[in-house]
Amino acid sequence: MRTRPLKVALLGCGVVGSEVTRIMTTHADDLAQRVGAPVELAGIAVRRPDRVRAGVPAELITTDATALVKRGDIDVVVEVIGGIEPARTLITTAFRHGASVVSANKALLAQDGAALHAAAEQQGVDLYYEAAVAGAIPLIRPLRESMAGDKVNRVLGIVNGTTNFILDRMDTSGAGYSEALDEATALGYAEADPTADVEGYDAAAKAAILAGIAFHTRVRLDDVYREGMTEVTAADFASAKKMGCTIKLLAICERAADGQSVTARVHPAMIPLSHPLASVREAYNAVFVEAEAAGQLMFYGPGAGGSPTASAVLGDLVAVCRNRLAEATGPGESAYTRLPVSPMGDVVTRYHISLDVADRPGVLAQVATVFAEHGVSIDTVRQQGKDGEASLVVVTHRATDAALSATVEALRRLDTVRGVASTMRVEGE
Ligand SMILES: NC(=O)c1ccc[n+]([C@@H]2O[C@H](COP(=O)([O-])OP(=O)(O)OC[C@H]3O[C@@H](n4cnc5c(N)ncnc54)[C@H](O)[C@@H]3O)[C@@H](O)[C@H]2O)c1
Ligand SMILES: N[C@@H](CCO)C(=O)O
Ligand code: NA
Repeated sequence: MRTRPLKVALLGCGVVGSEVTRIMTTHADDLAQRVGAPVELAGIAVRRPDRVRAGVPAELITTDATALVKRGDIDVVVEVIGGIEPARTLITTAFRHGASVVSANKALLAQDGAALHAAAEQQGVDLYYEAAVAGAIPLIRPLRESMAGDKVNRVLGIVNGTTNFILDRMDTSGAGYSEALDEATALGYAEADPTADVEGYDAAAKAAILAGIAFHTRVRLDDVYREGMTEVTAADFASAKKMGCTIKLLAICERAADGQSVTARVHPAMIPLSHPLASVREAYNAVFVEAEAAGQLMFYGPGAGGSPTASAVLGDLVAVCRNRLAEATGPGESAYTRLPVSPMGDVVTRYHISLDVADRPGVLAQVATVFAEHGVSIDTVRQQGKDGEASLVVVTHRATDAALSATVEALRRLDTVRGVASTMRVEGE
């Protein structure tokens, strides 16, 4: 074993960074054996140096992250600050000074992944980010490496722990949205600004990263259709239950049937209770990958939290350290297919539509005509009357999202439709 250590600079010592420090310190001997050289924590950049951090060596703490990444003797920079700046500049500065980078920063990777990969390649260093998608679950590396010989057609799953935690609490214990969000934040699952979680930006960033790797193309955050889960109500859960379903925030990346384009989207959806994703509880994540030769694979595990995320960071750290000892780099960006990303309107899905209508003869026929005029076929209709008013729940067969949303707009314009109480896509059948 080499005696000269590989030096690691840690940027950020919050929920994830403090766990990275703990594991690096307590497992130092094992890490050295696995890498083939000691792995030394050479500096930790923080914003608040006075904060008490149990088990973190005080002499390593600095507030000057820029000076740390410019030292020149750093082999690997671990970026767990989050956000776009200063993380992006620190990472590119680290590359310029010869360091490889391990990051958990999905927001940055989804926005600037291509440029960061190019910068790493130019300097002959690594950029690894297993922790950025689905926490502890190995997903980036399996897609990039284990499945490099197959053709992935679909990636579908739950990739945000915070929202899954909230939806699970709302479904199983009838908890309120804010109460469940506070709990998820206290457990270290939520982003610094939880809007990123509940409005679907975090899941959309992960979808962009997954789609890019799965389909060997470039997909940016802006290419991903996004709806958050803030408007999911107890009434939606009640409606889902009547259909034998629950509600999950899903990320879905698909290659079009003709293979000429891809789509990526994040939105709440009803899924049957019999589907494996329905039983994904708390902050767990689960992702299905469908590939031509392999068939369907399912990846499941803790999707958020300090310790699970640190596990993925440490896995990358060991891989990158091994590469440095071998004077090699791992696989970089693969975007040779250059497939266009189609708009949401082209996606084929099903809708669950809940309408408040007048309870009088001919209303059902009028509603059915609107569906027919848009070429949307109805699967089931359920009507419940109350004092001259009725609630009508329609579940469609598969149609394009453009046709389905045009149907909803036309329904809104009917005099006999008092309102569209909710619209939700149905997936997983
Ligand atoms: N918490 C999770 O479950 C989880 C899971 C996967 C990925 N991530 C990602 O990991 C990263 C970190 O997340 P976290 O939950 O640890 O966040 P956090 O807010 O707990 O930690 C970030 C830390 O970085 C520090 N910081 C900010 N600017 C700094 C600067 N310029 N120099 C030094 N330190 C600075 C902050 O003070 C804070 O302590 C984010 O990119 C997040 O998206 C988090
Ligand atoms: N805030 C993210 C952290 C893991 O990426 C989540 O809840 O999934
Ligand atoms: Na992961």
